[in-house]
Amino acid sequence: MAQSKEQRILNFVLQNAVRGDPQSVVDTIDKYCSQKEWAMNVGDEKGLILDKIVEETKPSVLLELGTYCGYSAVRIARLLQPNACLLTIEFNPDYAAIAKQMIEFAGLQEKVKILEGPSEAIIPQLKKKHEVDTLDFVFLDHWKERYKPDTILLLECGLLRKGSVILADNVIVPGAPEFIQYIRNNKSFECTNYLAHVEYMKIKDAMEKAVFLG
Ligand SMILES: CCCNc1ncnc2c1ncn2[C@@H]1O[C@H](/C=C/CNC(=O)c2cc(-c3ccc(F)cc3)cc(O)c2O)[C@@H](O)[C@H]1O
Ligand SMILES: [Mg+2]
Repeated sequence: MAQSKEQRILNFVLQNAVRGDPQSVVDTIDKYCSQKEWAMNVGDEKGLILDKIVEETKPSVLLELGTYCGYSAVRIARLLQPNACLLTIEFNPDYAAIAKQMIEFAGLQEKVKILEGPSEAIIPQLKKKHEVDTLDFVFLDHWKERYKPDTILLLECGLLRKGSVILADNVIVPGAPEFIQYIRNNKSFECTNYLAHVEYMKIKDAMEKAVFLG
């Protein structure tokens, strides 16, 4: 059976990165996807913005929607305090399997838990089944038309508290217009836009940070 692009990315990491070194995993994926095959990782430029916001938030309980190959899960988890935990939701089993290997190779399996399934089914289970109280940080990077409904679902499930940070990728390309319209007109959120470019390309993109005011 022909290999998938995602399998090729994982194999390149297994053969070229340093086991247990998350930075080498991040750099190796960026090298492969900028030189050989483009893939929808948040990438190095937007990744630095993600790093800065994670570091200034100092989160203990984090949620990511859209694991894909695990690039941003490794990128985020490499910055976390010892007892902090990133829950990442992925509904494509092939991608989840690749991300699991990527995260284990980086040595971050103690800090990252991959939850397999659709976000709208898993988010309502976070409190009871996954012992979450509230989320300190949420990274939205799954299907762009799901950013708004899943943000509303997080609110309905009581998963946000005063100061919770939501960071959304791709608010220019591919774009998430309904989410932007909703979040910027909702007085319970304070929004900041971070201009950048689509990963590994010269096309303009941006990330949006929305802090929940309670
Ligand atoms: C049931 C659907 C909603 N719930 C969901 N629950 C769990 N996982 C979900 C998911 N939706 C999608 N996913 C997963 O998230 C990932 C999807 C991400 C979608 N991202 C993009 O389309 C994207 C696309 C681009 C892009 C940019 C420029 C361009 F020319 C072409 C593409 C850049 C990005 O940074 C992107 O993030 C996959 O792994 C998918 O399986
Ligand atoms: Mg993205």
